[in-house]
Amino acid sequence: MSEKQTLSFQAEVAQLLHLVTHSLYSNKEIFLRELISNASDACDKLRFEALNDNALYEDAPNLEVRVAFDKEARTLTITDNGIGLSQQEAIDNLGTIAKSGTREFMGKLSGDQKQDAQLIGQFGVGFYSGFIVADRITVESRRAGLKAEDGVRWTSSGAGDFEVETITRPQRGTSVTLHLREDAADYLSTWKLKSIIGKYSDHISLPILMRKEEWKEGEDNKGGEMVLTDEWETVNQASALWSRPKKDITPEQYQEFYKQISHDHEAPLAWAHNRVEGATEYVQLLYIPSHAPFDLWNREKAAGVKLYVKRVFIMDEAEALLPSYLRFVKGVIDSADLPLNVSRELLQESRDVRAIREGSTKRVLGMLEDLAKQEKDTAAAEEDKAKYGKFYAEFGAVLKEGLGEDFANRDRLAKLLRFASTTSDTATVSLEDYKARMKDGQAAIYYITADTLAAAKNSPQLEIFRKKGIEVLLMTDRVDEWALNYLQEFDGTPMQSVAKGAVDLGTLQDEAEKKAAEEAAETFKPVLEKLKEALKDKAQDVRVTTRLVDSPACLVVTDSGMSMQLARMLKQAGQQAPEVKPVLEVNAEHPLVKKLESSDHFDDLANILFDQALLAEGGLPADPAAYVRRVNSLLV
Ligand SMILES: Nc1ncnc2c1ncn2[C@@H]1O[C@H](COP(=O)(O)OP(=O)(O)OP(=O)(O)O)[C@@H](O)[C@H]1O
Repeated sequence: MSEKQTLSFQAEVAQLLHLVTHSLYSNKEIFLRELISNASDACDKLRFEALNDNALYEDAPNLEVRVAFDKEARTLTITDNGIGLSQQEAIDNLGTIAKSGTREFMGKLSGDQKQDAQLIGQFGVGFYSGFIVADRITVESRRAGLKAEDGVRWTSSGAGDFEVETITRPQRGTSVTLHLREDAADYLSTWKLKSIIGKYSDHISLPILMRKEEWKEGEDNKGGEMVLTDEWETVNQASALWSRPKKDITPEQYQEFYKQISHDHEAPLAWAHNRVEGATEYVQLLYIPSHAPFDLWNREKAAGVKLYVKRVFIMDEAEALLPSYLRFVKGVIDSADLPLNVSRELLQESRDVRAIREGSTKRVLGMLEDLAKQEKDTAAAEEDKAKYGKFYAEFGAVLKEGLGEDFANRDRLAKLLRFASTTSDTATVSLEDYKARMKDGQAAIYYITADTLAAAKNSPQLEIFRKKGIEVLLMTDRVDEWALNYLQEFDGTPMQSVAKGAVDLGTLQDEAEKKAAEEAAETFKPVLEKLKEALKDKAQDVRVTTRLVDSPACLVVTDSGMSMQLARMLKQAGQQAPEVKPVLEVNAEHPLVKKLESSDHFDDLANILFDQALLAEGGLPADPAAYVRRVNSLLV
């Protein structure tokens, strides 16, 4: 390519550009953070590629970023000597949105959301943020390893298209020149740029250089001014934040670093920074975000932890470093032991990685336990007390996946769980709280699963528990059913679904009640037999129960059976679910049930009883039309 070519942006880029320039206007200065971050990434990439090919360093082994401006021309230039771009890479990377997640996300945003700077910020608007302050951007670059004549110039005014042409560029790396808009001229100031770099880019591990300024007296006693010299000075700390001693890092710096790596505008709820020594040595800096990203439920989604080896960036999204149920954690792990050329496949098998994973998991659980402790600490500030609740509302359901995924930490995880219950509509009841409130003689932790809180609360199965004042946990997360399979007991007390098996309230039921129930069952026997016969295709069994107070009937499954709720969920998800034949339990004291014996419509009533029990727990009759017909035949 020698001719100038004009190419169009991918449609999504044009869209993103529009969003960026219209939504991020209130926080313009972030463009510098984004461009410096790209420059630093480009240097990381060079260092990484050079591990296998030292010649890529050419004659410039010291990686750095330079920020310079020209007041007259009203330009600001960010230069790095990193990996650079080939012509094709410039076309591909600066004309499209490479990250498929971002592209997909953009498509999903509604009109209103598109104005939401926070949402957009999650994606790191990256290079295109330059257009917040510039009406034209020129990128000149040469990829490491290519000849000087194979440089590229890319220019665009951020409208529909961009131009590319071949240039000769002796020095490796990339210069991004922003032709600033008139109203962005205040960025042409050493002081201003230094303060932005200090705020956002201090921790970048490369030196960021700017030309030194000097005071120059004015001639003929006219006022003097600061003028630029030819000498360059480093204006950031230039050491990776996590490699500094904890005591030298302020909370603001930790928070700023978090925002940088997570693209999150909100401060994190907590963080932990540790140097782990021993058989495996590493530094961990892990954060718990205060809100969930839009794609939290995608288990394939990128993990949030970056891997470094001895301060050299190795990879983003190293999923081997934390179990999947902690995929919301963001941060950095810097290992002293792993080889620099470690691959994703190798990570899976490495003993060091296993140690890091175990250590980091423990650390995250520790952070969560601390937050949970604060919740109950009367001396804690209101804001701190609220943190665990905030965490749980965002990530509680993901944490539950850990019950099935991380057996070694199951007990610690179980203590971190919170549920709604018959005493609390919000998920604030811990299993420990529940146990502390158990009635004398109560032998199990009772729970019910349902699609919604209302369905759970109004379930007929709860009637006897309500009457006896026994608390029942109400579970409405989709993951509950699955997770509960892995939590058979808590601290020695079995977990018991109130929709499974016969209720045995043990010593909570007095002798008179038990006796009355047995007698009722005896006199009711002939009706039971008829019911079993009438419902033999639907119900595995029919029996008299004491768990109902106001309702005529309910459905339960046997102790070992799959719950109806789980079977429904599997079906909805298009998976094969075994046919669950429930047990119909009837309340022999209920007028409708009493009426059965003498009714001419026994068969209809029996079926209605069954279908209504199904409806009451959020299911649907297998043949809804038949149900309607039966009810109507009784109504007329
Ligand atoms: N200074 C640079 N040197 C080399 N390549 C660059 C440079 N700046 C940008 N690029 C290339 O352009 C691509 C797009 O950059 P952009 O900032 O839009 O997204 P990103 O850096 O991939 O994402 P994010 O900003 O969210 O980390 C980068 O992935 C990189 O390949």
